[in-house]
Amino acid sequence: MAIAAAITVPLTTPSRRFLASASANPIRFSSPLTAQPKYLKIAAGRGTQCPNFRICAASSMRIEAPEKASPDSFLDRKESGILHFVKYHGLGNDFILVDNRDTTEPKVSPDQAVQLCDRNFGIGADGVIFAMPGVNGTDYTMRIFNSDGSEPEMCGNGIRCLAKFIAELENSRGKRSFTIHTGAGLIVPEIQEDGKVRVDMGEPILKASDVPTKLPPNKDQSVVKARLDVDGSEWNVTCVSMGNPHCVTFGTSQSQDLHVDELNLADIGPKFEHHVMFPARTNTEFVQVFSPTHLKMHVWERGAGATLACGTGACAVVVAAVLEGRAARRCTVDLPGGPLDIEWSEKDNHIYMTGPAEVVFYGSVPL
Ligand SMILES: N[C@@H](CCC[C@H](N)C(=O)O)C(=O)O
Repeated sequence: MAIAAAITVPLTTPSRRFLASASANPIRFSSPLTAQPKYLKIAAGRGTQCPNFRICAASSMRIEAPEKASPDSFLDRKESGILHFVKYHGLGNDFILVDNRDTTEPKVSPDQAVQLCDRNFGIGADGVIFAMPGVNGTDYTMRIFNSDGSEPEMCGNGIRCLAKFIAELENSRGKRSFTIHTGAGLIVPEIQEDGKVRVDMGEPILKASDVPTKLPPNKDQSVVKARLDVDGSEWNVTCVSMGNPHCVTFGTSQSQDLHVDELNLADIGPKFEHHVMFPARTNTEFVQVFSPTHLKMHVWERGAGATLACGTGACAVVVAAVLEGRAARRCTVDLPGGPLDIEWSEKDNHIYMTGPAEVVFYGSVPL
């Protein structure tokens, strides 16, 4: 698969600015992709609905109209051998979103996902997400491949992006919620009036064998404040599944308080991910406590490495912090890409995550 992407900027402020100046040639173009303004040539006028322009980023960058006027939006296009996608991010955790509503087989294979996610030879992303037909009465199914091609059960930032993507596919605006079938069961994202997405992430799973972890459980079957030897250091860990496995640590037996900025994630992260105590590998969150309602975490994700944010990880962190007596049930969790609001409800034992999801660009690639 040779990757030559055509990208289209979203209908947000930057492209409107661009439209306003579209009669000049060359023009100054402010893309949301880069802080550096680019000078581009206009090949023709504007298109229909979603993409007002296509930007071909292959050899020479130029802007052109769609080949012919079509009543369809960009996302309705069907050309064999071409994948139309929208790239979204949730606090910098970025995904290639694929409209897969017409089939129950993902349109991209795990190997292709690896290539598409490559940040040098592909589009660049932490994963590929498919909006698929719902099952058992749900509105949709979400499937996802990590950037290493593995398939996780759930993705918190991804499901916020999926909600926004579906709203666009359905051409719906304003407050709206969807029932989504995932590998972690039913998840319900709700788009708020302010554009953020609040997600009912369901209940955390604490039973060691279901997380899964081979660490010896406490009497109630949970693994809370257990000792895990990683590379000669003894880490204190709490294991939580949000459908996908998480190992949360606040420090080692020697240093109880982590300073997460000082960690060498690329070194220590893989040692947790592939630790023999985690038969399905694990995501790992390294956490610093500022106050009972304010935490900071860095994450090493299973199948994706260091990412700027992890929604399921932030939920697992609040559960672990509550179980270890370090935090309240409602916290702000700071991630490298920004904050998430997490609440572990006492009423229904569900976790509620609120955060943003934004379009980065629209694009097409040959598959
Ligand atoms: N970034 C995601 C989690 C994606 C899946 C994870 N890498 C896994 O393999 O479990 C999130 O926001 O939750």
